[in-house]
Amino acid sequence: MKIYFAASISGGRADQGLYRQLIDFMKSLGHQVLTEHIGNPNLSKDGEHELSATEIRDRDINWLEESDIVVAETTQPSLGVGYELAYAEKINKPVLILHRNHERHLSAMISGTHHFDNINYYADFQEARKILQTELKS
Ligand SMILES: O=c1[nH]c(=O)n([C@H]2C[C@H](O)[C@@H](COP(=O)(O)O)O2)cc1CO
Repeated sequence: MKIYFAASISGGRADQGLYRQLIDFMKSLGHQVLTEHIGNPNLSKDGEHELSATEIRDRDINWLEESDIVVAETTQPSLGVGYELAYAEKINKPVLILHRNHERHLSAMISGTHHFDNINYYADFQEARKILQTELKS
């Protein structure tokens, strides 16, 4: 499957290592991750410098539209991820959400949206791995 992985950039990069592990794991399952740059350790919260904001937004929306599913890690609050999730809802794109237990409350605008009916609370990478393995089977 083509996966649009969404996770924080300007919202903070504390989980960058985890993003990379999740991306690598999804690739090891045979999927294509369109947004691999999100796991890049050299990408700071200032975002990508080579592209204008409009170029980033338009590229990402094209990727989101061509993807089979959006996988979002939502623990670090991010305006961009919120925007991407709302866009996915509008175009009826399947969404899988990963959110770490107890660390931060998930916004009601996400947990209260019917379209987001696949929200997975997890403790650590090993648990997230099992969720992805089960959920990304087809
Ligand atoms: O440089 C970027 N490149 C990029 O692809 N994004 C997209 C992908 C992420 O899923 C999301 C992160 O949003 P934010 O930067 O508001 O945390 O936005 C966001 C930025 C910076 O805002």
